[in-house]
Amino acid sequence: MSNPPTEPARPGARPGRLGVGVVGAGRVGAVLASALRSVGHAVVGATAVSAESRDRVEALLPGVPVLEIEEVVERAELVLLTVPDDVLADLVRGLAELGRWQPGQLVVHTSGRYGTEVLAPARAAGAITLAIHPAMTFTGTSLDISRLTGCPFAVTAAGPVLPIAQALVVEIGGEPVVVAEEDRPVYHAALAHGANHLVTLVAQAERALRTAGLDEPGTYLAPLLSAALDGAVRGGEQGLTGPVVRGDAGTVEAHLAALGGLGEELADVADTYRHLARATTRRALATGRLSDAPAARLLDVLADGASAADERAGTTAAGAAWPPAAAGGARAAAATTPGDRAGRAPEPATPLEPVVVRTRAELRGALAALPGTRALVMTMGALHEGHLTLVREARSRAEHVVVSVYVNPLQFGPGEDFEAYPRDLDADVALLAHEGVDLVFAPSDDEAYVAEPLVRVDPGPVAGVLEGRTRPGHFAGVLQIVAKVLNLVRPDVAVFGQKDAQQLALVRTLVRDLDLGVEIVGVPIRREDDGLAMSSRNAYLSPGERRRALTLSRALAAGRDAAAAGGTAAQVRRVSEEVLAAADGVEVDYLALVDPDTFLPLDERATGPGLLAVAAWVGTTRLIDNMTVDLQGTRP
Ligand SMILES: Nc1ncnc2c1ncn2[C@@H]1O[C@H](COP(=O)(O)OP(=O)(O)OP(=O)(O)O)[C@@H](O)[C@H]1O
Ligand SMILES: CC(C)(CO)[C@@H](O)C(=O)[O-]
Ligand code: BAL
Repeated sequence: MSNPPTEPARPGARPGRLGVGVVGAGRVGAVLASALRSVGHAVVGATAVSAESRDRVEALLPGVPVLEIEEVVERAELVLLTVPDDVLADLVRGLAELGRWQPGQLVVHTSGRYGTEVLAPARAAGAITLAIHPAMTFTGTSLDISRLTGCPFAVTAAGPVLPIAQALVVEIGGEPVVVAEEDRPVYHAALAHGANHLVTLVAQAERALRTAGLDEPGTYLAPLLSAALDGAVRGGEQGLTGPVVRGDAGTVEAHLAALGGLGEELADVADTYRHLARATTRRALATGRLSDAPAARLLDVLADGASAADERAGTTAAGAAWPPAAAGGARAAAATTPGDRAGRAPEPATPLEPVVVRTRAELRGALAALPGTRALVMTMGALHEGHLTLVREARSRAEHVVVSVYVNPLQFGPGEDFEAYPRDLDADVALLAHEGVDLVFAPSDDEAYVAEPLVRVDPGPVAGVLEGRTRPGHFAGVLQIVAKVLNLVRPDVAVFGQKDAQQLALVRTLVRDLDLGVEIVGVPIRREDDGLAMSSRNAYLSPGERRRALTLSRALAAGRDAAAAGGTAAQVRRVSEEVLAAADGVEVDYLALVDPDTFLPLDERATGPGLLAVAAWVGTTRLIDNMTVDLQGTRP
């Protein structure tokens, strides 16, 4: 092993630079050390047992001496332990027994599985112990350096030294995320399950495609898998498509038969398919994408001898008990109503697909087959739980539910996201099928549906403030289409979300001023668990932006709390503004405290209900949110 002298300090390096020693110059070690070096730290030595590791040191850490472990540890102010998980504990203990750890030395490992307890022997000798784990896969080449920019790193360390771990990650361009010591095993298992098992899954799909005669299965699969991955990461399970979520047990059965016939060599594919389809069914059931009867049929098809009884008897890992408490509930009852749905024969066990119509003529025909009261929900598609809450409200108020899905060009201004707005009618219809929706009106783009109307709705002064100020013409476009769809569908009730509070107020005014004879019902904002208002546009957010987007609801909640504590209108506004101002990467369009009916600003002496509304860009995505506040006017 060569043993050249320690790397000399490079001119221009920052005063706070550290001497970094790398124990285990595998892919991760070499790349992280190279990144630390590029921000001014000195790499004082690396261990490299295999020829590949030595080559890597030469390529990524030129000039860095390859040394024995003990010497690396002796020279380094920061020891980077990038060894396999299974040897980490013994290595740290062994070096402690040899008395190699030094007080004040930074000892950092990059294992996902462990927090800092595995470094306890080093800590006992006075070292500062940190665990950082990049959620990234590395090739061990210089290409990896750019992957560190924006890469999330799990950091675990005792409170007082946590900032050191965070600072190290930030220095090399990563985004630190604190993970508690006890959460590390699950954290790491989740990453391995997602990233590593995905590789196995893709390889299985490729092997099966080859037997179907596709010579380049990877190329064939790539666009579909990229789209599915993107949808899953951005939209979660709501983006699920395919036979399971459609309740198509016949297709799943045919798949199992086809894969089962591929022979011994591909037996693992059929086996994995069965397991994952079962898990998918249970998740679709738990998240309301699938109702009980089709789920039962799927699980029957998917049960192999041994697990059939478990499937029916047990509580699943997803927490969905089988049979579900709601078995035979409202949806099943609706599905068995004789003469239900546009004259179709009842199909007791299948989720009833809504009738989808694309033209005004088809709509008229389908409505004629729906006698009784009807409720309308207007949407622009890319449906989420917020929309489904509206649909459920609609169902509770009328015998039939009609949902419109249309990305209305009249309400988008130049430079807005009309083109980019997410569109997936199949997925929307699949969701609506599970909500008992009768009819979906999705005007096709080629029907000259809204083009150049000569008579236009004038929304009046409320359309000139807040949303209307930033989006001139927006509310004229909204009311034009709302009036048109109300006239076409002629519902008894139309349901709108409070998320678009100004829109809801204007729709009420439209209906009142033009005597449209429909009851307008508002539904409270549906939020994610962390408070973010659900919106189709949330799908545009990167993980970092998704975190920053929380600032909106936090700012509103702070204002609401200030009002509840007796704050004046000005105090409420100030508290919210402070939360917004403290956030990076959130560009506020407006924050306003207004009268919920007139949308005029509230003056200082106002008491009673107010609407605190915000709009902001997070990256390039414009989000809106609002909360009602109750001004007590008790605090001077
Ligand atoms: N989180 C939510 N809670 C309650 N209602 C909602 C929510 N999100 C949307 N709605 C309502 O659903 C209806 C259709 O809205 P739209 O299709 O524009 O959805 P969106 O998610 O608000 O999309 P966007 O990203 O365009 O704001 C509107 O009445 C809207 O107020
Ligand atoms: C009401 C609406 C469907 C009109 O296009 C739209 O503004 C929306 O989705 O809120
Ligand atoms: N949810 C309102 C529709 C729009 O932003 O255009």
